[in-house]
Amino acid sequence: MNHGMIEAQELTKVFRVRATRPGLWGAVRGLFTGETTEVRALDGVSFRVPAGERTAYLGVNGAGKSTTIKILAGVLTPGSGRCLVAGREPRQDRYAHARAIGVVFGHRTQLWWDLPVADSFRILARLHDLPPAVAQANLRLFDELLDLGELADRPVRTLSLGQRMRAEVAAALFHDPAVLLLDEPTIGLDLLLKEAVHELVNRVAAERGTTVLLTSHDVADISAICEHVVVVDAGRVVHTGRLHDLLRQAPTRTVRFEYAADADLDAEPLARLLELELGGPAAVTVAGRRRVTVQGPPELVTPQRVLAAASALVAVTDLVAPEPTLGEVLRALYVAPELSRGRR
Ligand SMILES: Nc1ncnc2c1ncn2[C@@H]1O[C@H](COP(=O)(O)OP(=O)(O)OP(=O)(O)O)[C@@H](O)[C@H]1O
Repeated sequence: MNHGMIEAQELTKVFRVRATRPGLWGAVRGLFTGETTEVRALDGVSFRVPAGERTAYLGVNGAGKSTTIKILAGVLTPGSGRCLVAGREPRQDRYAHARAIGVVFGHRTQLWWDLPVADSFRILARLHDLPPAVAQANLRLFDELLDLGELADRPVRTLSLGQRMRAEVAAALFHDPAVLLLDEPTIGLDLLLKEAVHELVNRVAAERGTTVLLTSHDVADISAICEHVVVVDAGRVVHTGRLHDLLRQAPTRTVRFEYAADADLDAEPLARLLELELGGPAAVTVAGRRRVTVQGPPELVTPQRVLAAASALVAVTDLVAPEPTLGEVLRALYVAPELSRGRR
């Protein structure tokens, strides 16, 4: 069998949490009764990331993303199912696994809290047995892209979130891992630093063929780094495919146009007439004085159909059909994940 660099097969994970009844009083009572209930975080997650591929692992809050990443990182054991990362079960040979992967958990530090940043890197170099030339080349790269040098003497606990994240990303890449697991790696970073992280990850991945699995709520991270997506919902994979194809499958399209000032129709009647003319579930809104937005299913809302329908009512002066954004597509997918079921 041709294994992927990351391979998840029917992973499940159930957490036991304190049972609560509705409302604050119910939650407080739950503290004393000791009753517990189950949360099924993963309900049979299967997917594969081939070597060298950069995949976004997406889903709404609570979908099961971090739980999966923790299992792949060897921090958590699955209830059932199996996973292989770089050909190994994460918890079998923990030392070899630690050499093979780099991990960033945006919400948790992997560094030594009380030590200066430079000391963390010295320890990591020893732990991973890094040849000095490789360590120095990597530190130069991190300094160039993330200005890491200016943080070298600062204890990790004194860093701002953004400063710490720069050090975290660098630490994850320091030992040239074959697999990079990124869980919210740009949390707290400003726009410029986000772009620097994107550049670093892309450069390292392109030069070294690193396999990347990224979880992020930031669409800029996803579109800057990943070519593939896996979407989870309620602990199950509901979509896998190329990011490019996902954008083409947008369930709604938008066409915008403007019309000449001398129109006989007011905005509201125009909007309703246009909806009638287009038929089906197209929604028309008029912003400002003469800027019209038409949204609806891609087969209904094409530039040609909107132009024909609008020209029968007003003199169209400008018309654009913007490509759907990743944010729009993901919003639709998260709201109705069953839309994409069966496309696996
Ligand atoms: N240690 C835990 N104990 C109890 N429940 C947990 C634990 N970790 C996760 N869960 C629950 O498992 C489900 C999946 O959580 P997970 O953190 O994997 O989601 P996520 O997709 O990463 O969400 P987010 O986008 O908010 O980070 C949630 O319902 C969460 O509350």
